[in-house]
Amino acid sequence: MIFIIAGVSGAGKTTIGKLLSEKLELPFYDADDFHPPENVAKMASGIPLKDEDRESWLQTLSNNITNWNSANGAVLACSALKEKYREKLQGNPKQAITWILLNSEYEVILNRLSSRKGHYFKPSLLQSQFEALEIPSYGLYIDINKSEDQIIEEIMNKLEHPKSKIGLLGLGVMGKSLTLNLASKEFKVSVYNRHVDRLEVDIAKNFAEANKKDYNFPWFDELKDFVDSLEKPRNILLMVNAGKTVDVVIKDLLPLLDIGDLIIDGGNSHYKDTRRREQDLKEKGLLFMGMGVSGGEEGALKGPSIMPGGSHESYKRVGGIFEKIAAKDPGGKPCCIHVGPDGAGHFVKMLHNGIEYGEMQLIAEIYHYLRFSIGIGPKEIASLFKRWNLEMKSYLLEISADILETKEGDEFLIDKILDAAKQKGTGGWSTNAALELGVPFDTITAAVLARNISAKKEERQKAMDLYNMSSTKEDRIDNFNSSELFSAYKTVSIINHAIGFDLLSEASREYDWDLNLSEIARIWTNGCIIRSAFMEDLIWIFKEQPGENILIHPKIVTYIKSTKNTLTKITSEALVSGIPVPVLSAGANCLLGYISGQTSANMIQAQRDYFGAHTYERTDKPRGEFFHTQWKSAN
Ligand SMILES: NC(=O)C1=CN([C@@H]2O[C@H](COP(=O)(O)OP(=O)(O)OC[C@H]3O[C@@H](n4cnc5c(N)ncnc54)[C@H](OP(=O)(O)O)[C@@H]3O)[C@@H](O)[C@H]2O)C=CC1
Ligand SMILES: O=C(CO)[C@H](O)[C@H](O)COP(=O)(O)O
Repeated sequence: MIFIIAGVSGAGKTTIGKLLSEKLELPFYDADDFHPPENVAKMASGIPLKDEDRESWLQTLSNNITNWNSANGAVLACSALKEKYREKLQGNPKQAITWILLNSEYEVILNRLSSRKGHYFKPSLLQSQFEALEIPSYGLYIDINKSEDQIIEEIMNKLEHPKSKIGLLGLGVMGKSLTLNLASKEFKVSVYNRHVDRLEVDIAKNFAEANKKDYNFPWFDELKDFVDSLEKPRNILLMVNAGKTVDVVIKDLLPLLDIGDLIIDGGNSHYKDTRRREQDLKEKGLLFMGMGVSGGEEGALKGPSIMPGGSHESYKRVGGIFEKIAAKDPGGKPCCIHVGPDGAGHFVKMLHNGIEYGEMQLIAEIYHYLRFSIGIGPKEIASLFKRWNLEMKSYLLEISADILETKEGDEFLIDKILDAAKQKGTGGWSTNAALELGVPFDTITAAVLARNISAKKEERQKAMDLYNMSSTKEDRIDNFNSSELFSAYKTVSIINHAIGFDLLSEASREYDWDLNLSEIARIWTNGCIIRSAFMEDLIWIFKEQPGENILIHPKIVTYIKSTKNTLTKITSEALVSGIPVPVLSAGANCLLGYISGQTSANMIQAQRDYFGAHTYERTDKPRGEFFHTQWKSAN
């Protein structure tokens, strides 16, 4: 076994490495002794080394590591600041290496360096080393702000009694899947679930038991033992219900945590709660990260799309873990980025769900129209959706086709499902955010309101009778043109994405989050519920037109110019045949509103000025000049 003591210069690698080698009775080597003379000269004159300079040095070390490993092992002191250097040292085939990162605050190490004598490293290089340092998500992390004896004691203790890299609190649908995903990537995870007499008993124990063939999960239903089982500084991932539960859990954890510990909220929390929680915990010396996770049970297990917000410090600590368990985009990069500070992660997840609401309702409306206005059966609609999906590659369209093919006995299951949709909040919160930020949000709002009206099942039933509405099918199949319906669907789907990303853009400006829309589209190309071929297009659309509404991209303009009349035609046909299509019509209205140089808002302004002297701008005067008319005396 090779023990590599890593860290920036001044962290004490050589001293600690030598002491550890005595303790473990292994030879000690210092990577600095393997530098070619040119590198030593550069460092002595304060010139930072470039990656090309490190190539041969890392190769020499990697060869030696293989040799030392086939002997008894060794302790090596080596900065190994970046993941790519560590990968090189790891060799091929991978050598058994225990990584021990010595680290602390910049000021602590600067003080140590300033008091050093006779060493060729210049303290001025420390800043660049801190910038280069990519904290590994594996191995041991040792804060060196203590005595040498204490450091060695801590290392030995961690080696003899390995603690978990991360603790997962909340073994529900998502928590279980994420734990298995983390374990499959070789992260040691402690698991905790609350104990509630007679109701919630042995959840963690049973989970560990059920998976003991593959993994050894330290399991707990005592919070203190769970917290004690984690490596310090601790990383605790909450996968509990959003809202009050998160505050309750944080309150219970607080007395058990130490300064520098990190709580990650992976649930669908409201971004304003996340901002508040991060601020509160910061005042207590703790880190907090609001992190969106999408992909449902299967995605969480096999690779979700992950949207962490919060500070750079938090992301530096655990970003590597989440990048490892995330889905991969078509180019092989992880569907996980640090999306932005404070509530940005949960805001982006909220918008993901807003777009999800719009897409779901759109597909549901099209199904309903096809079934009850055109008169096509579930199986045939499923085939049509599958054909459309050769182009769309939409996960939601794919599962809708599966749903329509599912039977219970001789009957289609869809016909046995009550048409009263539930919602947990993210769609409505997105609408509230759009209202607060003053941006159009037609399709997503329409989708939320469609769920609201659906929930009034009994009232709707009564009203249907009062209005003599028929629920019988028409058979208009002979005049049905599926490619027209496809154009309407695709056009509204584009509009639905346009308003979602437009709100992200506005929030980024409002909160100073510097969201990268192209990267957000990229991490939504896989793992998440709204993955589709269009998401892949959005990566380059936002690269070509950063911050612009996608509806003004030339390719989108060309496409929608050719489909907008079809959209209005299909929408009106559906309405005339008595089928509610709130998202289709919201899409049509949103589009017409957006592309109209002249709207009805002049009348609104006149009305406001008439009854409330709210003033108006004039078409024959520059913008920003406001006028009032004494309407009654003007007549
Ligand atoms: N399901 C999904 O597809 C997705 C869900 N999410 C979000 O992830 C989070 C978790 O969702 P999911 O796994 O589906 O939910 P579940 O209902 O399956 O699990 C909730 C977990 O929270 C625990 N919990 C509830 N109340 C408390 C409490 N007072 N104290 C401590 N623990 C508590 C539950 O414990 P117990 O078993 O004892 O009740 C359970 O472990 C939510 O915020 C959800 O919105 C995000 C993406 C997708
Ligand atoms: O976050 C999710 C997917 O990414 C949730 O599964 C989904 O949004 C559920 O929300 P609701 O219950 O409001 O439909």
